[in-house]
Amino acid sequence: GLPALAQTAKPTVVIVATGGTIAGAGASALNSATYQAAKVPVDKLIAGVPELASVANVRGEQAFQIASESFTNDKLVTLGKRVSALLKDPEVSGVVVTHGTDTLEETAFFLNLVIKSDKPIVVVGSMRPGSAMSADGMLNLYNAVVVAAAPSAKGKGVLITMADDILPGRDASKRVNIKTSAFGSQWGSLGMVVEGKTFWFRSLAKRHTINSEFDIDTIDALPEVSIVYGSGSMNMALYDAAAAPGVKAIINAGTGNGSVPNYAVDKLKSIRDKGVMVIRSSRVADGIVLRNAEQPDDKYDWVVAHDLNPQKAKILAAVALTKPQTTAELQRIFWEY
Ligand SMILES: NC(=O)C[C@H](N)C(=O)O
Repeated sequence: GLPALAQTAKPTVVIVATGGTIAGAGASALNSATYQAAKVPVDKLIAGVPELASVANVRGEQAFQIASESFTNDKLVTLGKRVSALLKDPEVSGVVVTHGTDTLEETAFFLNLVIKSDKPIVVVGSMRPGSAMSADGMLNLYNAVVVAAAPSAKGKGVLITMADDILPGRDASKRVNIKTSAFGSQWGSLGMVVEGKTFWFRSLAKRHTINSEFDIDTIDALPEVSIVYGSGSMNMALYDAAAAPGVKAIINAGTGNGSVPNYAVDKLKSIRDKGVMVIRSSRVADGIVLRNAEQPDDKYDWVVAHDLNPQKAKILAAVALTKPQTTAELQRIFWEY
């Protein structure tokens, strides 16, 4: 065995497990899509990848055991506070969060906005349960621990390791279902992990973690934000439900460049008049929504989500609106993060 000094010199990485398919189990090796998520406890996940021990001193914590479609704002806040506390421990070099892939993009962006640490935070999932042929969770988890233990990953914002890529938690999203290459960003990946080594090619230009004005240690709840999905022939009652009392913002997942039907404009104006923020995003996965293009945002006092998809915009709006914000301040936040 290694001398004791070499053992203790290894970085310590904590795996905070929340469930998902990476902790899933199916009836047979053929069940790649039909299985139960959130079954396998974190210690068993770690034991399933003995190679982790050569990368870091790894220990696990079971935060939740849920499929990620069942994540709530309360769970985000609980998880964020725990990750923040772990990273304050000088013994901890980095944190890995195992997570279902369905809302992994929301959690990764949330942590990217609110954790005041430059230590690596890696969110990871899998598309196939560990019981399936060509299960992807083992390698994704191994890569996550490699990145969380890597000094080169410091200060890069919250990262996602899926299918060999190192992706930015800010703008990577689930773009393909079923397939293991599920995650991508229109701005590309930041790098790759191959055979336990990290290779970096880009960095994030937006504010995050240590340079964020938001801090999970001062956030105890997130306000409610609704998304209304744009289409032809929209039902205006959806807007009324979306703007129910207590809702602080509506993300309009508009068509095209965040366009709004002529018969919906007065509805959205009246919602804004009631004090609810109106934020124009798009149902189109890529591109950016420009201010005062398609709709006169200055005149209506609306905000544009820039390149953020509706679910990312929902997270940023919820975090931003934990503090009072004018429309101009909220728009500034959407440019900067
Ligand atoms: N691949 C997955 O993890 C999907 C699962 N429904 C989840 O998000 O928990």
